Amino acid sequence: DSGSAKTTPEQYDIQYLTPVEIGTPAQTLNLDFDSGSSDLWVFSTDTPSSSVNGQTQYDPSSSSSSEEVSGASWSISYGDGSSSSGSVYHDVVNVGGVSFDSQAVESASKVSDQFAQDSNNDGLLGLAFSTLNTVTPTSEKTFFDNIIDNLDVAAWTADLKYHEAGTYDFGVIDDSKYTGDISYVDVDDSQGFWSFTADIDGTSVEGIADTGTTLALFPDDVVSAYYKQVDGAEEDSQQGGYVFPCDADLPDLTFSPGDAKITIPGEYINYAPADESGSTCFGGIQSSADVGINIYGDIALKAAFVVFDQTTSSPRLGWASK
Ligand SMILES: O=C([C@@H]1CCCNC1)N1CCCCC1
Repeated sequence: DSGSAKTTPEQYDIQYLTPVEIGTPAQTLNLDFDSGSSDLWVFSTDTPSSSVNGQTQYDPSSSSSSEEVSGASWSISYGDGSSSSGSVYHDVVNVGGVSFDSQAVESASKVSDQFAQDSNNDGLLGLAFSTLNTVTPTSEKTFFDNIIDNLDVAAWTADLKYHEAGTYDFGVIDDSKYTGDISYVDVDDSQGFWSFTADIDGTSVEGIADTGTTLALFPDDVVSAYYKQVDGAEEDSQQGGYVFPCDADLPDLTFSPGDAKITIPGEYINYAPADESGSTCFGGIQSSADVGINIYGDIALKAAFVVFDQTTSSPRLGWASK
């Protein structure tokens, strides 16, 4: 098997949403593919109406292939303070043509306000390691772990783009999507994340590849050295991080996982206006000091073609320019 799904960015590339077919007949929900967590959860007919604000709801009672998992529940809290919880069904899930007939579909009976207000996001599809799955008393596998044995190549790839649609592929490495060679680096999956090390301007930065995090969060020494090059840049705790004049000329930032050299164009680092005036802008690279972990989020990932590889006994990440 192999398949490909188009993923579309919301404004400012804050998140990328990918259509996923669930159930029989298919119900299409737009999910946030998240390599930083391991639950597939959805807005559903179990979600209180007061928390539903435009989202598409999975209706297990309308799916002839849904089976409720007796006694199972889930509850997840994300590093940004958001959370959700609920019950569990098994149902058919199809992503870009790759299908698994009894995927755990976690139905939300509670969502935090950040999710309630995010009307285009119908849920998350976790792609970190299944050790992080929150279903109890019996944990469930991620979609990737469920389909991996059926894939032509035991890998999935992320080709996120700046202000335009990209693709998530499963079971195929599409050589038309990158230039040069793919450089593979080892992954430490001991904490359940796709954790790897890259060099950034002479500093070795261990962090996680997280498609579900908008920005790139790096050690303060790296970040302050970067913004020292930008006239008028300052760290403003009121605004939540480094800001600068929107007309600033931002330098590129290169990170090197193994032999790869991935250059994030300065344009990507001029993330978005910090206020309504539009004169002060918020940086796409921010300090990880308050998070406790470095995160190669979308600002970094969209500069590369990334292979989340389990073709060998130990997981790897492949990096290529494009
Ligand atoms: O909750 C998260 C992120 C939030 C955004 C979406 N991806 C998962 N974590 C990643 C960093 C370590 C703590 C857990």
